[in-house]
Amino acid sequence: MAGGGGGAMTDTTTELAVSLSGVSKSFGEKTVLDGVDLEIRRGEFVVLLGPSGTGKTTLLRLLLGLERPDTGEILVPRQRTVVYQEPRLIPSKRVLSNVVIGQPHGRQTKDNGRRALAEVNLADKHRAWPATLSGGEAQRVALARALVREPELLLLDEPFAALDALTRLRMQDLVGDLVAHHRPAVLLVTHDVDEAIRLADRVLVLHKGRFGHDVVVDLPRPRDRTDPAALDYRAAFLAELGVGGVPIPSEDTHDHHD
Ligand SMILES: Nc1ncnc2c1ncn2[C@@H]1O[C@H](COP(=O)(O)OP(=O)(O)OP(=O)(O)O)[C@@H](O)[C@H]1O
Repeated sequence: MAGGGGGAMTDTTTELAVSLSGVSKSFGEKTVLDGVDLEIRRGEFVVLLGPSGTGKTTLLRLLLGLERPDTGEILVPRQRTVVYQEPRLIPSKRVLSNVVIGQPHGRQTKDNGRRALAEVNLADKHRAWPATLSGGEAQRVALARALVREPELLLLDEPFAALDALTRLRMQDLVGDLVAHHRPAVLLVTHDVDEAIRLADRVLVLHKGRFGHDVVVDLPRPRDRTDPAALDYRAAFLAELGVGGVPIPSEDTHDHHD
């Protein structure tokens, strides 16, 4: 574990993959995170929603150990990995080499890499060059590269944002399936409310350096995008993000429109 303040884990927290307490981070005069607390359990899928510039990426960078908090304590597992909006593949390496980059050389590693590629439905692309892949395929390679490390914590920084709408939906479904199978703790950063409802066990909204509502998405899995119950969550999250100006028609107002 990487610790911000050296606190030890106790028996009551062994289920926790991530624990942040009282974490603050400022850049110059600007306070980006203001005493944030966050816990993510093993196997839990947490989505972080928030307007642009509210500190979502800063939070991920703290969890990755790329930034240090000004105050507070951060406990994260050593096995953690991130998928970004861009796949960040090395163009001069074939797909399989990209997947297993940084791993010890050998047959076991190659087998693991091929298995991870099969899991993202790219078994036949192991010898392909990154330049020959579609955007969705390249992002699936990035996902395989993350999964092959069997992370206890998977950080997803708007991983579908650059994809076309249909590919994005397919990728969401794939990530949902893979996470259900591997059960890492997940923190997904997104602006996409529907994506949050599709994938999250719990949604946090970051606003002015603090989390607003901590909403458990209590819908059956696999999630049905057309489930009317999802609309209530949609309205709530959009309102929280300040773009929920359109009320959902209720049963009694319906007749007036007929
Ligand atoms: N290294 C840095 N130095 C100075 N300011 C920074 C630094 N990193 C982030 N900031 C500032 O902190 C604030 C939060 O940035 P951050 O990238 O975490 O937001 P975000 O929620 O991820 O935004 P977006 O959704 O647009 O990616 C911004 O005002 C940004 O300019």
